[in-house]
Amino acid sequence: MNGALNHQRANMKLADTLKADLGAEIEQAIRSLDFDELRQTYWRQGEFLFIKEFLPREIVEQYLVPQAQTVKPLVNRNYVPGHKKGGSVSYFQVIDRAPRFLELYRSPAFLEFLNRLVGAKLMLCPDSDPHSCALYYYTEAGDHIGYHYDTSYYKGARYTILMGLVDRSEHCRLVCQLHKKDPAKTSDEMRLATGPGDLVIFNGDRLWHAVTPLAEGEERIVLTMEYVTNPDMNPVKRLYSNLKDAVAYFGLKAFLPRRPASS
Ligand SMILES: O=C(O)CCC(=O)C(=O)O
Ligand SMILES: [Fe+2]
Repeated sequence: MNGALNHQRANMKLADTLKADLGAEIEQAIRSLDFDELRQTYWRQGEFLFIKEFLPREIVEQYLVPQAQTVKPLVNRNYVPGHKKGGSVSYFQVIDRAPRFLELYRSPAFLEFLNRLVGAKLMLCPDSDPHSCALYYYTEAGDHIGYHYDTSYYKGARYTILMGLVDRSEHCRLVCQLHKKDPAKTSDEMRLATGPGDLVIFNGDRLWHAVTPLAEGEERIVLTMEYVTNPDMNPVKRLYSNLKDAVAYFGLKAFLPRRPASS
C-alpha cells in the first residue's frame, strides 16, 4: 500500500516537473543520442530512421498519453474500402484540446535536430494543414492502412515524424519497405512495433509503408508530425490534398470554419 502511494507521489512529481518543461526533456533526449551514427543510418536506409525510446516511456505515458485519451471522443472514424480503416484527431483539435503535443512539434531543439539529420531546413506546416500535428487511433479490429507514400503536395519535400503513444497490440505493426524507388538496391522490409516514445523519421516521398490490421481487443495510438521544406502549395493540389484528408482522415468538418474552443 505504502509502495503504491510512494509510486503515485513519484509520478505526480514527474508530471509537475514536466508541466514546467518538456523542452528540457527533449533537449536531454537529443543530447543522449549518437548523432553521427543515426545520420549515417538515416541515409543508408534511404531517408528513414527508427529511434527506440527517443523520449522515455514514463514521460510519454504520464505527460502525453493522457491528452491523447482526452481527445478520444473527438476521433473521426474513417473507412476507405481496400485501403484504410481507423480513427484520427486533427491538428485543429490538438491545438484546442491536446496542446502538449505542440511542445514537441514546435520545439526549436527538435526542429534543429531534424534539420541536421535530414540535411534540409524544415518548416512547420501551414496552420491550415490538419495533418501538421495529429493523432491516429487504431481501436477496432481490422484498423490498418495499406501500402503508400506520404506524398508531398507542397512545393517542397514533406517529412513525416511518428511517435508511438500506446501499443497494446501484437498484430498492428508499421511495415516499411526501404529503397523501393532505388533500382540499384534490394528492397529491405522492416516491421516495427511503435511503443511509447519510439520515433520514426522519414521523407514521405521515399518510404513505401503500411500498417497491418489490429486484432480484437487491441489498441494502438500514434502521434504524427509533418514538416516541409517549402510550405507553398498550388491551389489545385491543396483542394485534392484537403479532399483526401477529409475522406481518409479527419472528415469534412475539419475543413469548415472553426470557432475557438469553449473551454
Ligand atoms: O500509424 C502509423 O504508424 C502510420 C500511418 C500512416 O502511415 C499514415 O496514415 O499515412
Ligand atoms: Fe503514411
